Amino acid sequence: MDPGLEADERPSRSQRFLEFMVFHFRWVVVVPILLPLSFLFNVFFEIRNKLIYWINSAPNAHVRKVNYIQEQIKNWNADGRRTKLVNARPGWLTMSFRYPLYKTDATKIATDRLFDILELDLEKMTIKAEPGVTMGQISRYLIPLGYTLPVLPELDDLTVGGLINGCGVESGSFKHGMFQHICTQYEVVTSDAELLQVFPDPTAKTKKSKEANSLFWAIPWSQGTLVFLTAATMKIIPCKKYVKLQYKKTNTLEEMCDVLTEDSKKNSSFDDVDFIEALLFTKDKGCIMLGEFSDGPDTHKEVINPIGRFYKKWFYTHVESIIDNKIDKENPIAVEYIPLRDYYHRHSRSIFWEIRDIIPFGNNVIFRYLLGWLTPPKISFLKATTPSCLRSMYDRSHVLQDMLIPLENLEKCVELFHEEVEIYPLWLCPFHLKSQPGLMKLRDVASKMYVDLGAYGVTYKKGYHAERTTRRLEEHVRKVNGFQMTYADIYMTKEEYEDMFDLTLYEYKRTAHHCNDAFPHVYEKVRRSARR
Ligand SMILES: Cc1cc2nc3c(=O)[nH]c(=O)nc-3n(C[C@H](O)[C@H](O)[C@H](O)COP(=O)(O)OP(=O)(O)OC[C@H]3O[C@@H](n4cnc5c(N)ncnc54)[C@H](O)[C@@H]3O)c2cc1C
Ligand SMILES: NC(=O)C1=CN([C@@H]2O[C@H](COP(=O)(O)OP(=O)(O)OC[C@H]3O[C@@H](n4cnc5c(N)ncnc54)[C@H](OP(=O)(O)O)[C@@H]3O)[C@@H](O)[C@H]2O)C=CC1
Ligand SMILES: CC(C)=CCC[C@@H](C)[C@H]1CC[C@H]2C3=C(CC[C@]12C)[C@@]1(C)CC[C@H](O)C[C@@H]1CC3
Repeated sequence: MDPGLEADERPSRSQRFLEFMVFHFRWVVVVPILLPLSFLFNVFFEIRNKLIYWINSAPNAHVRKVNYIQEQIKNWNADGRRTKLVNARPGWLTMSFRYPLYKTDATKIATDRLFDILELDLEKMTIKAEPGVTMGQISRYLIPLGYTLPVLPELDDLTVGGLINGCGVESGSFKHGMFQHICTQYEVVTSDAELLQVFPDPTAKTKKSKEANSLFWAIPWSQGTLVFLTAATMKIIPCKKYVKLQYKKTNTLEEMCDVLTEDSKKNSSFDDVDFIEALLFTKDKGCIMLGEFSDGPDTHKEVINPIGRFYKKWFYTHVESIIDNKIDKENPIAVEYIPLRDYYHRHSRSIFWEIRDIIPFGNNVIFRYLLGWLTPPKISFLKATTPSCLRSMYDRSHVLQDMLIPLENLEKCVELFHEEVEIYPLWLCPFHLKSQPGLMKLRDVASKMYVDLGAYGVTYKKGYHAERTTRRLEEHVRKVNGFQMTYADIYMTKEEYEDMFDLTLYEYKRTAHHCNDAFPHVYEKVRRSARR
């Protein structure tokens, strides 16, 4: 075990025993305590949201809440700008394994009170929401009305603010880009307590409107180090009740890369494809899923599969059983109709595949029928209750990385992940990347098809070392002009980070909006040592 570690890094025998017990028997706490708590929390929050919607208090409360944020920042200015500003959202609530250390001595600004949907504009086809609004809230609100976000990341608890100031991707991204690309306007408060509406306006003439224009491009990926986001306006599109999902098996890595590349070209509105993702179950065995909005089956022979129901199998295991049992030479493609909301949140119930380590018997049919309705445990509750011995085990052998690389480099990158971590399933999510100003600016082309390669889980690979291995992966990603998702552990030096991300506009905006003494630098927020 732990062959990649130096002798002084290796845990003692008793520590190892403790870790083993906690890792394998964590369900003793999760099932009787965290599951009911998560369920009650979700019910409470759903009722609260319905009340707010009925009495329509959100838009009025929004003005009050933003005034309070401006007040806080004015006081901080009057006090001589002595500390750095961060969002008040506590570390245990955020969708990453780490707790931010940079918040300890910082002034916390109350953006965490902003969690309501503000306005649906069916003429402009936009929705305006506060940054704390989650993907679960948006899908529950929009889908019954016949609309959806073009990019709606899968995990229920991801927030609008986190997906903009961090980044977001999902299976609609091959057509619509990342979460930032569906945004049309940001409402922000600067470190001078000024409230600004920023949007891309090609006709901008005055210095002020030009400034606001370029701030729009600088915000994505900036991790809340330029301004505080207080609302965002996003595009919406009409949707249908179901997704018609086609499953295609691939038998070699080369076939996966070729077919995925071919399928990802179907991103024009003339093609009947709205979603693409793929899973690799081994280096060679994979499944590509193509989804299309649909009103439902045309014939009685076709299957409706409400995969979100509590008694259903975890989605990734369902996919594997389809390619193992339903696909052969005569039937190369399997088709199912999945209710739209079930499709969007298909990886929520199994937290991608992380739940298999937490409730090992959670996919058993008896458990699903008896207690499945209480699942999944809330990710933030799991995070807050991770015991320290388990944390150190996760620090040593749990991989949580999303590497965004040009699709043409996928084969090489999968081979590298196989050599270095060998975790399966691997998540493959193609996304269309336009070159726009900002941190993710492309250096060589106007647009390109990228793919998010996600590895989540415990690795048993010989020689794995969290820092050294991640640095090797990062180096490869930089070499192919890729990007590393910033919720993950980043071991790059500042120079390497600046090589991966284009900081020209970011630094310009930091100076223009007096951020240097107000917010930490983005690198100071994302580097591994800034997080516990
Ligand atoms: C040294 C420096 C000084 C600067 N000085 C100022 C300044 O004085 N005032 C100021 O306001 N800003 C300033 N900026 C910021 C500058 O305005 C932004 O970088 C600008 O938004 C990007 O324009 P670009 O010509 O570099 O476009 P590129 O970065 O080359 O744009 C790439 C692609 O993005 C797309 N794109 C770019 N802009 C838009 C848009 N508005 N709408 C839609 N698509 C778009 C286009 O498709 C384009 O092909 C400065 C930046 C730097 C680095
Ligand atoms: N499918 C996907 O794309 C998935 C994406 N993720 C990742 O998870 C993260 C989102 O998780 P979530 O818990 O929602 O967000 P977080 O609370 O983790 O926030 C992410 C970053 O955004 C900043 N931020 C959040 N709200 C605001 C705001 N109102 N104004 C300014 N800055 C803000 C935070 O600043 P501060 O540090 O001050 O709190 C933080 O640096 C993203 O980084 C995303 O990449 C995770 C899983 C899936
Ligand atoms: C689809 C993309 C781009 C990313 C998916 C990332 C998620 C799989 C992870 C984001 C936060 C992670 C956490 C855990 C599992 C994996 C994530 C959901 C834990 C639940 C694992 C168990 C620990 O005790 C707590 C973790 C909290 C964060």
